[in-house]
Amino acid sequence: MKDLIEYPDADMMMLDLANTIAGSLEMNLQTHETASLCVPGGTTPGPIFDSLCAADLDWARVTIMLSDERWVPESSPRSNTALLMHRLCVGRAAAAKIAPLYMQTDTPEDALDELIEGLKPALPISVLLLGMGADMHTASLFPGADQLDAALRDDAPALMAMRAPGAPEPRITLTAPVLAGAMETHIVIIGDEKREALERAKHLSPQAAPVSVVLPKATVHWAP
Ligand SMILES: O=C(O)[C@H](O)[C@@H](O)[C@H](O)[C@H](O)COP(=O)(O)O
Repeated sequence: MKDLIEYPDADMMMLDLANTIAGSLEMNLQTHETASLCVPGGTTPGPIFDSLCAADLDWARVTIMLSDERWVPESSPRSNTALLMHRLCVGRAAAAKIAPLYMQTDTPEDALDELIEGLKPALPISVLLLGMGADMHTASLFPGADQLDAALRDDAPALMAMRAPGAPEPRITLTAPVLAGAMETHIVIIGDEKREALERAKHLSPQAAPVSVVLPKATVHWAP
């Protein structure tokens, strides 16, 4: 990995990371007309979003997208889109464009083509924030997932549907080439279990530890 930053506590990490991301977006907007920000769902990033949404940026030039989504409607407590809309795309950040990762179709496969078209103008990702599971998955690239091998290929489409034993519903996920192609990558993890998983991931194949595809370029942010 590029760097590992250890924080004394999670609150401090979330604030600091929100500032880092806002600073990177600002830098990008100084030299480019537009910038893109990709963020994870799950239980970790909410407090980062709470600070980041207030950043003084020209948000109208920023496109925000998720790294992955569970195939559930926005009314579900498991919807990452709902988390994004309620915690990040509010306040100043409400002016940002959104490249959606969900449509109301029965399966993610039915929506793939249209969602990929919507993402393309925002690629490559300017600033990528990812979470990680203790099983070393990131985005919805889970060890043992049905389409993992295809999603790890250099020529994978930007988005793929994914079903995995560790995931209760079908998922849609950015694939390895899109994640690895981001201009700047941050991974946020809390606790000893994930820290140990991260250390293991360094020595494992992407099939066993999918997070390893982004590790070489990633700054990892860790708090106990
Ligand atoms: O939709 C998701 O679940 C995520 O995008 C996923 O990749 C997440 O980042 C990790 O599973 C960590 O999740 P926690 O932050 O909840 O531990």
